[in-house]
Amino acid sequence: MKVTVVGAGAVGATCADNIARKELAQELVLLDIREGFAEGKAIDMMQTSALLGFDTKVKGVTSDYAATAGSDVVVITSGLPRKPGMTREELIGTNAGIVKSVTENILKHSPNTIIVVVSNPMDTMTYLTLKTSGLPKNRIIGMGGALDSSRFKYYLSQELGCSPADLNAVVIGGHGDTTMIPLINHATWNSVPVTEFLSKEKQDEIVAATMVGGATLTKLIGTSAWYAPGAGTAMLVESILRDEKKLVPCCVALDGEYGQSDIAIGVPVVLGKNGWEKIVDIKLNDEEQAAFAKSAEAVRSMNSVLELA
Ligand SMILES: NC(=O)C1=CN([C@@H]2O[C@H](COP(=O)(O)OP(=O)(O)OC[C@H]3O[C@@H](n4cnc5c(N)ncnc54)[C@H](O)[C@@H]3O)[C@@H](O)[C@H]2O)C=CC1
Ligand SMILES: O=C([O-])CC(=O)C(=O)O
Repeated sequence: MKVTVVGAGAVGATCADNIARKELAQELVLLDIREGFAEGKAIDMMQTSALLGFDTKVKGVTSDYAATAGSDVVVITSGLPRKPGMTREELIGTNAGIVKSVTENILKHSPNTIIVVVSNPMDTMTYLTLKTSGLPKNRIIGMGGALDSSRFKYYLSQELGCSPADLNAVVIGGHGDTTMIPLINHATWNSVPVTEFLSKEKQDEIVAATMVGGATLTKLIGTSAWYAPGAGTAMLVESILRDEKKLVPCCVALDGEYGQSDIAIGVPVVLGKNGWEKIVDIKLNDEEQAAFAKSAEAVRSMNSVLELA
């Protein structure tokens, strides 16, 4: 298997590091526009292989798309991250141009690849990739829900004093500070609803903390996070390459599901060798359904800014 990660910055390099350590691919190409940057990161990673004992061959290149030829999966992380005080949506002006040109270049050499979009604003960048690539919709997947759900489990585990691995909890909707929807009423601690252990006030606090999880880290670090985003992206790549059929919330094209069409937004999907293979319907109550419709409206208004001609 061959994977390309575009953008050798914080998220791209962390994702590549996770992919290499887990030996998800034989070949891993790291591509960046900054001269020598991806080459340096790739050599640094390869110099951990004797220490960690993995066989994946990591190669760094500067804008050399020929080296990415025949990739089974391409991860797009190229673009600006936000600074404290910014929203993800404010990145659209710069990142739309980057994501569009990267997609076009990738497809010249890997016309049938599966693309995982990470660059923000991720829902709109996924929609852009869908519209510009011409690939079947199942081959375009935005990463957001996996990360947001992991953050949701982190905040729940802190309050419950339990292992995050014992929790089942998902975040659907847009990957934005005000658009994501942590489904607290569906979250369980080894099949027991978490709402049985938490006051309504605590539940609301956890939901609010999850929604601004990315902004909180951006304020602390000075730029946005990378460990969990990199690990979340590698988890998606793993489920695809190993055909694991994991059920993960991802940003995908909806065609009537959840009452929405002509949009890419976060819903639970089964991930396997064909990309996202199935959308799973969660029975939402009226309040959750209304929140999803509102989230879709916000994502759609962001999408309308794109020049898709
Ligand atoms: N979807 C999600 O859950 C998450 C999304 N992100 C987003 O991922 C993106 C990357 O974040 P970081 O890695 O922290 O930023 P970074 O600044 O560390 O890395 C971005 C890299 O992209 C490269 N780049 C820029 N234009 C390029 C082009 N045309 N071709 C190839 N490479 C190019 C830059 O040289 C840089 O090395 C940001 O847009 C950020 O908002 C970050 C975390 C989570
Ligand atoms: O917060 C950001 O801008 C980066 C991101 O999407 C996240 O960490 O969730």
